[in-house]
Amino acid sequence: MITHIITDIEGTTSSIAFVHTVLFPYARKRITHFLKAYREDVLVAEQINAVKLSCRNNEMTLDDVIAQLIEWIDNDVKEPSLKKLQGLIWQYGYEQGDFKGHLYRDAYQKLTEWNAQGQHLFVYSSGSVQAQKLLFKYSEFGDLTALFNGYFDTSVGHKREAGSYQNIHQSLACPAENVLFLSDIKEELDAAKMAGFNVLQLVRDDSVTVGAHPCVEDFSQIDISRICE
Ligand SMILES: CSCCC(=O)C(=O)COP(=O)(O)O
Ligand SMILES: [Mg+2]
Repeated sequence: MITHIITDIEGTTSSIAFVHTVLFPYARKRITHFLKAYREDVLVAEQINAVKLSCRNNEMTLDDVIAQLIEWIDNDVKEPSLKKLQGLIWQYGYEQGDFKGHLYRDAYQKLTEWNAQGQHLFVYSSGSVQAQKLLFKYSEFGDLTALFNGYFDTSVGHKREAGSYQNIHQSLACPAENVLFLSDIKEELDAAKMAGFNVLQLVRDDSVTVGAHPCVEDFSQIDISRICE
């Protein structure tokens, strides 16, 4: 019986286009000014140091760090320091009303239904926990943060590694067989399956590489009473 549901964001609850044509360019356009203006801020300074650490180069200037971050943005590298900085920049955008968090209606409706049924709902995304909370707080359907019991980002590990799902499992008080993980990426589902979770692939369009797991076109097709190990 499924009691805990963990969902990915990009390509699962929300469109890939929103992340790649709204969020990423918004942060890319502002990251240089943001780092120059806030380099002394504790949170920002921590991420600047994390970039240097990741590049194993303590001699990097601020311009070097910015160039590295822009390269990571352009290549969609899921580097935790970049993800934290993007979240800080997006906060401004959401608060100013420059954009709202995109969510498919079917995802909104099913997450609301599962919450009302007492399911424990979680998010696992490469975006920072702060960025995840912002997307759901400022969603097109209003503030949805109350739907979720918790959020996981790459501080538990990368999404294509089974160990990350084992780490998540340790913080959930339930057997792995009671957990369902939803994602559009087959490698993430492979990893979650190895950790003992049930998995379902969201195949919303032709761009998705279909794996060997059960799949649905959208959340309206998910019937958790029919999912069992
Ligand atoms: C938290 S919204 C921004 C998502 C993001 O930055 C990203 O890299 C997408 O990662 P996901 O694991 O949701 O595919
Ligand atoms: Mg995804």
